[in-house]
This record gives sequence, structure tokens and C-alpha cells, in this order.
Amino acid sequence: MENFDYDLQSLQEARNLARQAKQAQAALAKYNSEQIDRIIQNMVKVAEENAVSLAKMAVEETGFGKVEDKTMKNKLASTELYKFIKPMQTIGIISEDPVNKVVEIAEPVGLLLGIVPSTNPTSTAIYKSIIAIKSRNGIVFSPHPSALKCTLQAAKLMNEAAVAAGAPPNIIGCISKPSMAATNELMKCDEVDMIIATGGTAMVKSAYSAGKPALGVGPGNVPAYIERTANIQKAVQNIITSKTFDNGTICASEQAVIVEECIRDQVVAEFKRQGGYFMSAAETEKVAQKLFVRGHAMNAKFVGRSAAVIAESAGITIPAGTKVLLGEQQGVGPEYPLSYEKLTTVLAFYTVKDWEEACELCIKLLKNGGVGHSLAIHTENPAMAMKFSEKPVFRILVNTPSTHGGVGISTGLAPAFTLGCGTWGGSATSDNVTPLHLINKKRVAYGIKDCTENTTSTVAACVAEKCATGAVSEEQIMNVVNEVIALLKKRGEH
Ligand SMILES: CC(=O)SCCNC(=O)CCNC(=O)[C@H](O)C(C)(C)COP(=O)(O)OP(=O)(O)OC[C@H]1O[C@@H](n2cnc3c(N)ncnc32)[C@H](O)[C@@H]1OP(=O)(O)O
Repeated sequence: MENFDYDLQSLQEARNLARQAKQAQAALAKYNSEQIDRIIQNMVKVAEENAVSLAKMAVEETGFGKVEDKTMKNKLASTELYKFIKPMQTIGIISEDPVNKVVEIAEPVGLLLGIVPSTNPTSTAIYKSIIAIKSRNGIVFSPHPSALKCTLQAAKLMNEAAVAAGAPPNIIGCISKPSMAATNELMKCDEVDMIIATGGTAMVKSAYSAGKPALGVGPGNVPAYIERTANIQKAVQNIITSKTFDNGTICASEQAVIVEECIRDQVVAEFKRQGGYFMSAAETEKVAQKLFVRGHAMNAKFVGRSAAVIAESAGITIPAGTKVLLGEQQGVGPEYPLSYEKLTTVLAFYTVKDWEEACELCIKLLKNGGVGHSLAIHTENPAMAMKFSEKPVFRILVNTPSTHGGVGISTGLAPAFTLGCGTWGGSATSDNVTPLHLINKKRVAYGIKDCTENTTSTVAACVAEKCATGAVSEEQIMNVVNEVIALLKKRGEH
């Protein structure tokens, strides 16, 4: 009976949130760029002011990651994101093509449903709130139950900041009584126009099955290849920096290190020097037993945990100061547990003969749960980086920590906490999701080609008109002239 009451209240809350946010969004859709920018600036300010407290809440509630790194994630989701999206045109006329005479006008998508993972519970809520408002959308959140309090607080702060700067009340909402029934209700209700789903595979799949537009992200299983020309000291430093950032909770973080035989000893020595601990086969087995449940599903108890916590729980002794645990693997698949995604401070370690073998292994690892996501390569040979761009991923991250590279901290990629995996990874986009994914484009298109019989004279008139206005360049005029000649030739009149 208690459960029944809870589910009922949870459903009612979801329906109310969707109704209120939809109403607010209808009003927001009439705002201009200045009004929207003022609102976003205030959201960014409030997110920045609360970056530390939200990070603390997230670590306390989920047990994942580190306060200082979650603080940085909250800042990436606000201050850094704002720098990147400020110049984006998301309102009104966004482009005019005088030659083809097409005018593009941005319209909001409407009301979004944001699904938020437990691994990035406050940064994802801040990021999705800001990109939603930038495109004049409303958003309601479905938080992960084990990160409820911190996601709710982040969403509340974003709503209050938006409203204080002029947004309609309730433009950002968040479920306070999470249940699958409420999440399903939001996914399917008429008020929600689009779902942005970040989280586990099952949740993303159900978002795509809701019968409405959805942007979802697939899982990652990122290989990091250290090629023979790489700066080994830097490559190892990048990998450790990445894997220890928030204790490995970001899905773009490295999952396996691949090295060539000829540099293996140097790489191993460098890892040891920088805080890597190479586990024996027996130790690897013990750690793997902790990391996974039900086959190779990640055990939440060891997601985003330090090497020391994992080692202690597995009953293995490691030197003080160890940053990452590495386990040698000879293959990929169920018999090699570290060949799966582990959002924590553990890496698989592989040795290959040459780059061709590295290629094959990368493909196998990606097919083991990471197709479409990301791959890291450390090399001083640009041609080698381009060879690896042929692999089935949409982010090829070169000489950079893959965590920082994938989410746009250390690369020119868009700052984002929703990283599309393209159709190969079951996503509707292969991009880092930005406000430009959250607009509809309306097009006003003038007739520029006559479809009637008297084409020659109409095209000539069209050329004359374009010349007369002086609005087009000589090159553009020549293009039109060439078009006319081609047309006449086709009709046997030239
Ligand atoms: C840019 C980026 O880094 S994006 C990163 C996104 N990637 C991820 O989050 C990694 C994928 N996530 C996972 O594998 C898991 O969520 C873990 C390992 C992190 C945590 O695992 P757990 O908390 O044990 O399990 P899980 O996430 O499946 O959820 C637990 C329960 O909450 C439910 N739940 C999850 N999200 C929601 C939601 N939004 N609303 C309602 N219920 C939910 C699940 O259905 C599940 O219910 P069940 O126990 O009845 O099956």
C-alpha cells in the first residue's frame, strides 16, 4: 500500500511538472536573444557560486568521485559552456542566403525531458538546463534515484536563477519522488517534445522507445593506444590524469591501454613511476570480481572509487600513493573481465606487435561495448592519428587525456555531458550535444528556378535581376551564366 501511494504521488508530480513547464515554455518561446542571454548569465553565476557545494552533495550522496573534480565539472557545465555557446544563434533569423534565397529561422523544440546519470548528477543538470534555455526550451528532469538530492538541488538552483532573471516560473522542473513509472510517464506524455537521455544503456533504450524524438548516449569502452613514436612520459601522464579525474566516472575515460612490444618496458616503467600498480593475474581476478555484477554490469559500489578503496576491498596490498590499477589482459570478451567498461580507477593493459595489431584490438574493444564513442591515441606521427580516425568511433582524441578531450576541457570540442555515439552506437547524433541540437529550423524559401516551359527567358531574367541588384559577386554571376549555358545546351539551343 505504501508503495502504491508513493507511485501514485510520483506519477501525479511528474504530470504536474510537465504541465507547468510546458506552460512556462510557451511564454519563453517569445523571448528575444537579450532576454535569454540575461537569464543564462544568471544561471551561470549561480552555478559557479554553488559549484563546490553541489560537488560535495554529489560525492556524499553517491559515493562516486572527488569534490574538486566534480567542482570542475560544474564549472565546465556553466562558465566554460557559456563561453562556447554565447555566440551561437538559436533565436529568430539565424541565417540568410541571398543567392539561394533561403532564410532560416530558429524555433524551440518545446519541452525537454532530461535524464540525468548518477555519475555526473549535478553537472549534467546544470549543462542541460543551460542548453535548454539557450534554445528557449523548458526542461523537466528525471534524476537517478541514488543521486536524487543533489540533482534536485542543482535543478532547483537553475530554475530559481532563471526565474530571478526573468524566465517564466517552473521553466525547469525536477521529479522529487523518482520511480520508473514517473520517468515512463514523462517519456510518453504529450507535453514532452524531446528526450535527452544520459545514463545506462537500458534507460537510453527506453528513451528511444518512447515514440518521440530523443537524443541519447551510448556507453563508452575507450581504448588508449600508445604508439611507438609517442612521448611516453606525457602519454602516461595524460592517461593517469584522465583516469583519476573524478575517479574515472566520465564515459570518455580510458578503459584499456594498448602498447607496442618495442616500447612496452618503457611504458610499464613510466606507469610505475607515476603511480600505476600492475596487478598479478590473481589480483586482477580478485579486483574483477568486485567491479562487476551479473556478468559484466558495473557494480555501483566500485564506480568512481580510488585505487586504494578498490584494492582494500579486493584484499590486495598496493603501495601508498597508487593512482591506478592495471591488469594485463590477453583478449577481449567474457573471459577477460577488464576488457569491459569500468568507470573507476582500473585499466586493462595490452601488448601488441605493431600498429596493425593495435587497430584490430581497438576494434574488438570498441565492439565490446564502446562503438561510436571515443578512442585515444598518443603519437608524434599525424599520419598514424589519421589511420586511427578510420576506427568506428566519433571522437579520436590525440595526445590528450580522453576524459578531458571528450567533454571539451582540453580539446576544441563543445563542452558537453551528453556525448552522442552516432547511429553506429545507437544514438541520433555523433556530436557533443549543444543548444543547436535543441532547435527546429524553419525555412523561408523563395522560388529561384522556374519550372514552367519558358525557362530560357525566365533564367535570363533572373540573371539580369541578380546583376541589377549588385548583391552578388562576379563569381556568383558566372555560376548562374554557366547554369544557363548548360541548360540551353541540354535543350539544343546553344
Ligand atoms: C558524459 C558522460 O560521462 S555520461 C555518463 C553516463 N554513463 C553512465 O551513467 C554509465 C552507465 N551507468 C551505469 O552503468 C549505472 O548507472 C551505474 C553503474 C553508474 C550505477 O548503477 P546502479 O545505480 O547500480 O544501477 P542503475 O543505474 O541501473 O539504476 C538503479 C535503479 O534505478 C533506476 N533508475 C535509473 N535512472 C532512473 C530514473 N531516471 N528514473 C527512475 N529510475 C531510474 C534503474 O531503472 C534501476 O532500477 P532497478 O534497480 O529496479 O533495475
